[in-house]
Amino acid sequence: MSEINSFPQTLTIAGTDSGGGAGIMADMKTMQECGAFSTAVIVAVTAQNTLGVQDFQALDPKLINEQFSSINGDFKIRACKTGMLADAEHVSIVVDNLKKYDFGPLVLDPVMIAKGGAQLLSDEGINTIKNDLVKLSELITPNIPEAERLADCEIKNKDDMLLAAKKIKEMGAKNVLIKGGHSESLEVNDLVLLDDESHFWMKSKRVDTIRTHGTGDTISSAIVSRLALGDDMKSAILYGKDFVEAAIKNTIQVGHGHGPLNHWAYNAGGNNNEI
Ligand SMILES: Nc1ncnc2c1ncn2[C@@H]1O[C@H](COP(=O)(O)OP(=O)(O)O)[C@@H](O)[C@H]1O
Ligand SMILES: Cc1ncc(COP(=O)(O)O)c(N)n1
Repeated sequence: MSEINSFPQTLTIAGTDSGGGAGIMADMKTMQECGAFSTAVIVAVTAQNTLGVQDFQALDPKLINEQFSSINGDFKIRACKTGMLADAEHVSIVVDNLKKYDFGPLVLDPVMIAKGGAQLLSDEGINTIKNDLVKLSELITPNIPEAERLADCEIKNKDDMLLAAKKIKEMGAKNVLIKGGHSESLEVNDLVLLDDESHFWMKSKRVDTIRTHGTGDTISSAIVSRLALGDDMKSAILYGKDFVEAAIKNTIQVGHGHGPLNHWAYNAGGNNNEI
C-alpha cells in the first residue's frame, strides 16, 4: 500500500533565473532527472539570461516565511540545499527557518558571484553565511573564489585547496567539496574533505566550453537528490560529479553567452557516448 509522502522529496532555497540555466530552474531540472520530487522556496528573482544578470530583487521576508511554512505543512523533505541568498537579512531568514523545520541534511552552495560577474550576495551576507549558516550544513560546496572568501586565503594549487577546505570545516561544515572549475589547469580537480577528516580528489578533463552556466547548482542538486534517495554522502558526491560531467560534455546550443547545461545527458548515457 502506498503511503503519503513516501516518495523522495527535496527542497531548494535560492533565486530564480529567467534564462532557465542556473538557480532554482537548474536545481529543479536536475532533481527531476535524479529521481526526486523537488519543491522550492524562492528567495530572490533575477532578470537573467546567458549574457548576464540584468537585475534582481529579493522577496519580502513574510512571503519567504510563508513558503517555508507551506512546504513544511504538506511535504516530507528528505534533503535540501541553499543557493543565491542575496543579503544578510535573507540569509538570516533562511537560518531561522532551517532551525524551525526539519528538511533533512542541508547542502550549502554559497553562491556569491554569477559567471557573468554579477554579485548575487552582499559582503554582509557572506559574513552571515560564515557565522550562522555554515554550521547547519551537512555539506558545503564552494567554488575556488568562494572558498577563498570563506577561508580568507588565496588558492593557487591543490595544497591550498586542502588547507582552505580544512579551515571551512573548522567553521562547522561537516563535509566540504571545493569545486575546481575556476582553476586554470587542463584537468579539473574537485576536492572532497569528509566528516572523518579523510579526503579524496575527483579528477576530470576540462571541457573547452563557455557553456557552464549553472554547473554549481547542478552538482549540488544532484547530491541533494541522491541524499534524499538514501545514498551516503560519499556516494552522493560521486554521483553528482558524474551527473554534472555528462551535462557539461554534451553541450546544447542555447543562448549567446554562458549557455546552460544538458540536464538530460546523464540519463541518456552521456558519460559514455557523446549524444
Ligand atoms: N570546463 C569544465 N570542464 C569540466 N568540468 C567542469 C568545467 N567547469 C566546471 N566543471 C565542473 O563543474 C562543477 C562545478 O564547478 P565550478 O564551475 O567550479 O562551480 P560554480 O558553478 O559554482 O562556479 C565541478 O564539478 C567542476 O569540476
Ligand atoms: C539565481 C542564480 N543562482 C545561481 C547562479 C550561479 O550560477 P553561475 O555561477 O553558473 O552563473 C546564478 N547565476 N543565478
